[in-house]
Amino acid sequence: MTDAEALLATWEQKFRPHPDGADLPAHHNHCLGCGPDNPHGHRLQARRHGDSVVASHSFDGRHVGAPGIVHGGAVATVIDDLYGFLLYLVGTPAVTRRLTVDYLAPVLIGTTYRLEGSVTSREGRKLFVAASLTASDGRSVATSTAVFVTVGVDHFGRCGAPSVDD
Ligand SMILES: CCCCCCCCCCCC(=O)SCCNC(=O)CCNC(=O)[C@H](O)C(C)(C)COP(=O)(O)OP(=O)(O)OC[C@H]1O[C@@H](n2cnc3c(N)ncnc32)[C@H](O)[C@@H]1OP(=O)(O)O
Repeated sequence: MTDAEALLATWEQKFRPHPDGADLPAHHNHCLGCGPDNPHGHRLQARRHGDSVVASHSFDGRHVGAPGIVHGGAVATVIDDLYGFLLYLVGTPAVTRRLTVDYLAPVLIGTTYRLEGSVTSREGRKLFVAASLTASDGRSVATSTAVFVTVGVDHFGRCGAPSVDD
């Protein structure tokens, strides 16, 4: 089995039922959003919360844009990755076709936020999803919607990808 085939096999195993409250597995160890072995990554950890996924997350100095404020692209990365965890609950791989983020207030370095994402509707191959980033006082600092399009696991194999170890 090639490295790519081994990685795709681990992904297939992740699309199984996860109990409510369960921590969800990283997409792979080097994923920019959640991989524990990516030195540039966000190491997002998400869990199932009913039909949603939730995470508690803080950004660090690697993610700064304007002084003290998290770069908008970093916020979008983490939200996009949160949606990637939602796919485990949906039970099918999919890829981001469209991602929007409304930045409602500065996201601050070193501050913990709550992320929550859920599927709002499904039409054929399209998954319409939404997410929010909320401060500890309940203020919403960013909201997002996205369209994911379901693909077979072979999509990732065709992309040639995984030059990673799992
Ligand atoms: C294994 C575990 C991994 C799990 C994932 C783990 C990693 C998670 C990480 C976060 C997620 C990512 O970063 S994912 C990586 C970034 N994204 C990508 O690389 C995607 C690049 N784009 C593509 O590969 C392609 O465009 C696809 C596969 C998305 C779609 O191509 P296609 O298969 O030719 O499909 P296409 O006909 O164009 O569109 C499909 C349907 O969507 C509709 N559609 C298209 N665009 C839109 C849109 N903006 N808004 C509404 N609807 C739209 C079309 O009208 C059509 O509807 P209808 O006519 O069928 O009704």
